[in-house]
Amino acid sequence: MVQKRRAGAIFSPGSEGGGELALLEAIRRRAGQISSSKSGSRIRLGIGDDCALLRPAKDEEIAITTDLSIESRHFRLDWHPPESVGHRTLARGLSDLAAMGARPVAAFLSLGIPARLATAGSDGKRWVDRFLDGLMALAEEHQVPLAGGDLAESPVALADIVLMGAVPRGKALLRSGAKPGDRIFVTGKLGGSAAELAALSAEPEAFASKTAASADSPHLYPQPRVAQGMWLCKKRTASAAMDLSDGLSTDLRHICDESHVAAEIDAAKIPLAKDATLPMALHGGEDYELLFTARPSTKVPRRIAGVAVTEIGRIVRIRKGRPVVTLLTDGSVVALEAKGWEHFAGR
Ligand SMILES: Nc1ncnc2c1ncn2[C@@H]1O[C@H](COP(=O)(O)OP(=O)(O)O)[C@@H](O)[C@H]1O
Ligand SMILES: Cc1ncc(C[n+]2csc(CCOP(=O)(O)OP(=O)(O)O)c2C)c(N)n1
Ligand SMILES: [Mg+2]
Repeated sequence: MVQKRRAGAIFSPGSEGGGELALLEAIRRRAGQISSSKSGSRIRLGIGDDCALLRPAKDEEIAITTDLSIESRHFRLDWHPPESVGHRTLARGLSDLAAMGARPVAAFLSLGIPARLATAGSDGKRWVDRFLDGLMALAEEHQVPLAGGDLAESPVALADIVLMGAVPRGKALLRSGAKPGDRIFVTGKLGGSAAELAALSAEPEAFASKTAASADSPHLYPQPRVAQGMWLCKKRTASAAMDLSDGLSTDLRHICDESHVAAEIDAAKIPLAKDATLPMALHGGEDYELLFTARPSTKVPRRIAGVAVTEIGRIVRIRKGRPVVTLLTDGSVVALEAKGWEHFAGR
């Protein structure tokens, strides 16, 4: 192994012991609290060696996902409380596992931050500790151990999360399973993240005290639908599924493309979150709810693990000259363009 740079060469070691090694030790201590308490852990070796070692069960497949969160793109230091940035970092990965019906097994966090975020501020707290508070609180809730990661000083803050999950062999929920005639459902409500982000950008000070997860904060503290995804998988209810990160208009298009089908959505049936408009629900993104389809004969409950499920439309055959996704609104039929979030699209 290449010799590590001297402690402090990466993070300046302030009075809080902010050097890389001290920070890593702090993370390791906190991570240990979850991994040791997790029963039936698949982790043989977590933080401390060159790799983590995991031992999958014979009858399971491993689901792996990675998501990058970058300052100014996914969060702003002057808008988002650090606890929210930590929570959102992990929530994005957990939401991808939920979309496949996978049970979370382990998380890996690669963190790049400017040195000042690893140094105590005027309130005596370091940004990085508050970030970890938010991330670890959600990790605790889902009993997912932090099994490794990487640390570096960076000109901007960024966090990449890798999530590993387990799903019964051959049973993962895919984007490609939808067929004409299937009904389309969403969990929870849509547009809440975009609505809260709009309020946050208008008055960030009003959100500075939101330092702990709460169900009425869909942007700062989205709740990944892990239990719901696992339920859909276990009961074989969903024919296709994905999570809503970019917005319904863009994400439903992904299901259509992967399944080679088209879709019709009833605007009036879309469950709007508090303060959300229809465009926010269609295109806002970051709701981290599940979008899934089910065969016409499949019974779909109104609630799954405490979260409402709403039927919003149906899968149809692709027809020449017809848009892939159509929106039925006030008796008229319009093409629903994929106007959700797209990187490199000039935002
Ligand atoms: N830089 C990359 N290299 C390889 N695969 C990628 C890269 N970026 C995205 N992908 C893959 O493309 C697919 C779609 O990615 P993305 O839209 O980011 O998914 P999601 O919205 O679920 O996070 C995924 O299978 C993802 O793993
Ligand atoms: C400062 C800031 N501006 C805008 C947004 C809105 N936003 C950023 S990325 C994104 C879409 C989801 O992110 P992406 O990187 O596409 O995640 P993925 O689909 O790959 O999971 C949205 C709605 C935000 N969260 N923060
Ligand atoms: Mg995206």
